[in-house]
Amino acid sequence: MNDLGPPTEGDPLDLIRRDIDGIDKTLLSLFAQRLQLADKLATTKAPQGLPIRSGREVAMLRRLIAEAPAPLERELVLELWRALIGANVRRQRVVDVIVGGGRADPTRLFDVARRHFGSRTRISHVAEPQAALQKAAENPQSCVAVTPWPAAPGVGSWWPALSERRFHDLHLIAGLPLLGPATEDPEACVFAATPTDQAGNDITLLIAFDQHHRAQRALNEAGLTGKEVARSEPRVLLRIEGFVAVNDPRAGALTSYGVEGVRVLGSYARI
Ligand SMILES: O=C(O)C(=O)C[C@]1(C(=O)O)C=C[C@@H](O)C=C1
Repeated sequence: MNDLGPPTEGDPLDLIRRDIDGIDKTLLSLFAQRLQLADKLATTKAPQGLPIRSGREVAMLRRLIAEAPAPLERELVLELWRALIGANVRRQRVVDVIVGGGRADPTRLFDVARRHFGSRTRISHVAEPQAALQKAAENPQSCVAVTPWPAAPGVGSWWPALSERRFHDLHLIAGLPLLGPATEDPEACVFAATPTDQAGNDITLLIAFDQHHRAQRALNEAGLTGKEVARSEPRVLLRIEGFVAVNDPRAGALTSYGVEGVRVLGSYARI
């Protein structure tokens, strides 16, 4: 059968395509309605600051994946909604993404960022994670930084820079890719000058000065479940189960057990 000619009356191919056209029309109208809500969100949310709410994104994507009927696979749900979320964010505010580092495989890091932020987001690459963080710190309302996962092998020991004063307004807001087992480290971090919001089953990262190796005991004493994931004397990077807010008294309590300069970097959750 030649399916390239003009459609004929009752042609089964033509009937299927008409169904597709009808569905596309409905989708177009729904996509437009979803995007119109971005305008309402933009005026309801705080006027300053980034429109990204990673916790809300993760909670929503988890629900959508759980509810998706067959034959929709979770990867497709994620891909479609990342595009919708990206469009929604863009309508609220144009956000630039700066990918920094990824020595062993910078294209992989770029790819992870592209999949998350969508094909129309402006993404640039700088050689070092600190340079990406610097851009995000200098442009708190319009820039986010994507860095390699700090404890990953072969990425260089860049993470101690996170205890520097110039980065104190930046928070870890996501671990990428979103899809992945909670027990496995993500490949990349997203840092932004916006508070981390909770999604459920979150993981928090803390940085501290721990020259006497008291961190593990201090965590136990403060009632936090966690462990050391990287060390660059005297700094230590700690991974905590659950959400710990920047001003959580449990983080502050670590100082009374001999760990100094504790900073909650932020949290992430996976799908
Ligand atoms: O819920 C919001 O605050 C939105 O801006 C909407 C939306 C979405 O498209 O669903 C977009 C960006 C946020 O990161 C989270 C969700």
